[in-house]
Amino acid sequence: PPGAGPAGAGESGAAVVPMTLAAAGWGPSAGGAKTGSTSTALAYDGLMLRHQCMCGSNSAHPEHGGRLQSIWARLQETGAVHRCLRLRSRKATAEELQSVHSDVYTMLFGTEPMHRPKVDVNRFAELPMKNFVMLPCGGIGVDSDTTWNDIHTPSAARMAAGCVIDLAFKAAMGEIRNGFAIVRPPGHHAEAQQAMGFCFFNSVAIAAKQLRLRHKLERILIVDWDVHHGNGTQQIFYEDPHILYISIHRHDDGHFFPGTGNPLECGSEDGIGFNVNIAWSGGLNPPLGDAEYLAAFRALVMPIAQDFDPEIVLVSAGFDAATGHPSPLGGYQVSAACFGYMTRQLMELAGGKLVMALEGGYDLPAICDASHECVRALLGDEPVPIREEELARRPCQNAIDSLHKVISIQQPHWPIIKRYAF
Ligand SMILES: CN1CCC(CNC(=O)c2cccc(-c3noc(C(F)(F)F)n3)c2)(c2nc(-c3ccccc3)cs2)CC1
Ligand SMILES: [Zn+2]
Ligand SMILES: [Zn+2]
Repeated sequence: PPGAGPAGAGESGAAVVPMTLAAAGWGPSAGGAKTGSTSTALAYDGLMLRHQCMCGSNSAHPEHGGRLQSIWARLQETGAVHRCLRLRSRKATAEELQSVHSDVYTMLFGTEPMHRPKVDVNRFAELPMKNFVMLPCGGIGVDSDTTWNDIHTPSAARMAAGCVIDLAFKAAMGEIRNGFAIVRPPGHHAEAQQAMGFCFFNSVAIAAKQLRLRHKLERILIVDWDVHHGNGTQQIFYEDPHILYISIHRHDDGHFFPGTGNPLECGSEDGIGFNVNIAWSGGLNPPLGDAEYLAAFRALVMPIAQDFDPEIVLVSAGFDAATGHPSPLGGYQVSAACFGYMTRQLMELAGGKLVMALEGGYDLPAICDASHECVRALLGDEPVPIREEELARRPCQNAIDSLHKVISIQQPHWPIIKRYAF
């Protein structure tokens, strides 16, 4: 009827319809959750399940969509999904991807065949990678692990990056308190111009770079507890003092994939001291567990992080250091409770602005337990206690030696850290 105007229209007729959660970019399940800066948001999209080898076999390729489906199902059946906001997911734009990766690389891995613009092929010569390889399974890939699906991989990889970017933006803006991105393919091995280790676009690095460019943040902390070193993330920010990269990873003096991540790698140029590699060595005698990761957090991660005083914390949350990952993949025995504890520790930084992104991990019960404990921590739930014997256990000698080595290397850059009398 005339004059009705939009609901709640003031005399000026301007719509003062309260911003609905939907209009603000939130999905349907947001209604049941707290809103704004007290809420935890989850990012997940079925599009990321379609990235799979043309051979269609999950047994040959452990980095499969079932990883995400299992985690999502666990978060649903535990009720966690309904206590969180659901981010409306979107693919990263070419411009966002190109803030980290080169334009040719972005075109190669970020466009479906139909939309691939004609680019003169000899520009691809710039890329270190010459071509795709035929895999024994009949599929193709960048290497024997990093399988490529010409139709589905570009959109899955762009969706993963888009999810992490938007959670990071909303946390930086205070629209959410924290978030967890249940994403694949993983990203932390992807370098500016090199896909590898199941990774194409470095989602966490792109989100950090976008926070710098679009939100002018000055100090961003990236903590990477995936059992593998994030060679890509390190390379991308190696000269950048605004992004502190702290990685805890199995290194074994370079004999564990990807081989980078030596504690002597501290950054370069203005970035010296803003790259911290907590590199475990000594193989699996004994396998490392909660006691070692708690010691690393107490002696190095938290003192350095507090001194850096980040405005936001991003976590490359791989769970392949968890129990259930045999040696070639991980070989360690970190518990789900310990991942929850490390999450709570990082929540004490940056006013609680914390965004986590799934990287590695493939034992389904293990990554479901760990993801659930991390989301419970983000929601402020009571922690599941770490086992008494782990809390009481002195870290193994190999780990003590590794920590002492990192402390002596990083001490000049971070005087706050001191040699613990282990
Ligand atoms: C068939 N064969 C079976 C053994 C194999 C061993 N993998 C590795 O040694 C390996 C090598 C390079 C990178 C990674 C890796 N793990 O997590 C990540 C990630 F990027 F953080 F996600 N990268 C792992 C497995 N890979 C996984 C795997 C699962 C999930 C994500 C990535 C790898 C399980 S077993 C390689 C494939
Ligand atoms: Zn295959
Ligand atoms: Zn890994």
